[in-house]
Amino acid sequence: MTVVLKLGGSVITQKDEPETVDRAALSDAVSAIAESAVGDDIVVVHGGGSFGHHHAAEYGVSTTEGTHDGDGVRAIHGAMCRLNAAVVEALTDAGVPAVPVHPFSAAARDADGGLSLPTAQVTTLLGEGFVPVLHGDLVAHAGAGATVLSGDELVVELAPAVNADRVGVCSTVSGVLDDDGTVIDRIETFEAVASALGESEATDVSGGMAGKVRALLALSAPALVFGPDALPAFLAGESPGTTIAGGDAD
Ligand SMILES: Nc1ncnc2c1ncn2[C@@H]1O[C@H](COP(=O)(O)OP(=O)(O)OP(=O)(O)O)[C@@H](O)[C@H]1O
Ligand SMILES: C=C(C)CCOP(=O)(O)O
Repeated sequence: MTVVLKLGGSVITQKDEPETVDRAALSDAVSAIAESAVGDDIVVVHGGGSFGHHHAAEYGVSTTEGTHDGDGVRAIHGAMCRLNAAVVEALTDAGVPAVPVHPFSAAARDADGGLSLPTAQVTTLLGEGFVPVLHGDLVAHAGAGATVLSGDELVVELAPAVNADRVGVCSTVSGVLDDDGTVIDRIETFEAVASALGESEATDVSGGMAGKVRALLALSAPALVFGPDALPAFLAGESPGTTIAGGDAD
């Protein structure tokens, strides 16, 4: 069984404190991964939290607004590499054979925003017993310089590439919430939930929950959105939180 898991940046960092890892939350997430029966058949993606989003907001960069400022590119990508190093180190310390994979070095968007992301390095690393750890990043964007590539977009690209059986997105909320704050069990179309979906409460240049749901609906396999407490259950094969099923699959 192959799993693609995104750890939300808002989970593993203190999102309102620039470049601050939430050590307790990262340690809990890492323990859940290290102790699960999934073993090394997992690709981990993490988001930006207070590493990527603050710098991206400072330079006015989002998934659609690009920059040609080299200082901005180095600041945003550099911060994401520092967070990635912290995640890889925590996983390594817990006995997980984690290795870093940096999307900025490999991916590109065309002038229409179409993403091309090579994945042979990820599938090969996985086959060789490593746990690839990717992260939200910047991406070269024809006509726009460099734009933000969200971890959610990476999940959508990676899941079919590695033939994922299960796709999980661990965020700070226990699922996608309806207008009354109740976790929605299943989402099949964006329109059905659009009114309840907002941006992130913290600085976030990739669209918060609305961006996440829109991205995950593009997957043919169902994806689960759940909170940190439910990570062990997800890794044990349960289906906590909200199931986002935009494709043909159940
Ligand atoms: N209807 C909704 N249901 C759940 N969360 C919502 C909803 N509308 C807005 N949100 C916000 O979306 C946030 C989740 O999106 P966010 O992009 O911050 O998560 P993340 O992926 O964990 O972090 P990051 O983008 O840094 O990786 C929630 O913390 C909440 O503030
Ligand atoms: C802000 C940057 C650079 C990464 C965004 O990734 P996300 O937190 O998964 O949306």
